[in-house]
Amino acid sequence: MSEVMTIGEPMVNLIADSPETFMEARTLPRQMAGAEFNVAIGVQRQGHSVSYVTTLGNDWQGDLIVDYMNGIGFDTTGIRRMDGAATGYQLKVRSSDGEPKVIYFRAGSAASQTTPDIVDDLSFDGLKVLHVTGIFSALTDKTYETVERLIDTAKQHGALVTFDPNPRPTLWDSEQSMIEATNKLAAKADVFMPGLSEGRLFSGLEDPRAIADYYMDMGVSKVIIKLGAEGSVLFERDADGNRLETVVPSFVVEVVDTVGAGDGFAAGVITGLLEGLDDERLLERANAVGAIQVTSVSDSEGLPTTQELADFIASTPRQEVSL
Ligand SMILES: Nc1ncnc2c1ncn2[C@@H]1O[C@H](COP(=O)(O)OP(=O)(O)OP(=O)(O)O)[C@@H](O)[C@H]1O
Ligand SMILES: O=C(O)C(=O)C[C@H](O)[C@H](O)CO
Repeated sequence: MSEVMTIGEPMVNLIADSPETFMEARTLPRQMAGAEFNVAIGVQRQGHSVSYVTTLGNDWQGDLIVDYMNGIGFDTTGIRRMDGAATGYQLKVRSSDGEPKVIYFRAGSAASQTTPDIVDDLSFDGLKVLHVTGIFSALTDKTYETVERLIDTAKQHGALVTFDPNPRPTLWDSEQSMIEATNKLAAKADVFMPGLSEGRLFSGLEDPRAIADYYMDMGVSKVIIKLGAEGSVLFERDADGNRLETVVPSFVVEVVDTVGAGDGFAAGVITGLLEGLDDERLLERANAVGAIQVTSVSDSEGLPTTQELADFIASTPRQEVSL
């Protein structure tokens, strides 16, 4: 079976062909989106097998997504199809500041109607890493329960759990419920990887070291904090309980579109864990995939193969980073 499993809401992504406004755009080339989908692509490009779990509508978007995933070799046996609900999609328009505008069409989508019993049909044999995010968990109470059941089951089968909070405040009832629910999932994860501002929001603490302690006290083994263009830092504890930290700079690149940097980063962390990289190399790889991701307008098409990643790491200058 696959080394990595994830659950999410994959969407068709229509990207306006002209910068700045949907009004100017004459055509909207079709791609795929979805944070967990981007991570899955990044993992697969590094030569690791992926199982993708979700619910899709019986519509052309669902067919397109399943065909695409089958075509690139994902295990799609964990995908359910349903009548009466559509597969979500999104519109995206570029912006000169690198922060594109995205409009979602996903309310009541098939993915949002996933129920926890989807977990009972899955095979966990040989699974090494389960990757989950705060996006799929935010869709409904049922998707939240599904993520909880998936985490518990994957852990019972000896898999590591990586968790990217990916806050989407509009998908939650309130900021407080987002914070509480996200922290409850974080406590179940082995690896928690917020951006610094996300870590501050979820813990209520300012200092990266205090944020790391907050989550390690809950039982998280590795807290990896993303520092944007500067790079990232990994915290863990030694056998005596002392906090260890590894800070690694990212790479100097030209930013085209910042969306999906965190997803590329997560793919780097997951594949680094699978390959037993030490903390320094793990963050170097994660930073590299995140940096490559911001140079592409697509949410996933720019993600590197093993060779592209090695060439990038060998030839790209580093940023300055400090904590
Ligand atoms: N402009 C950049 N230059 C170099 N590396 C970058 C840049 N932006 C991001 N990265 C790399 O990607 C990682 C993740 O980016 P970021 O901190 O923006 O994540 P995020 O907040 O989860 O993003 P998002 O949720 O938008 O995907 C960073 O820690 C860094 O290693
Ligand atoms: O918000 C979502 O559900 C997405 O997954 C859409 C984007 O592809 C994602 O935000 C990239 O991180």
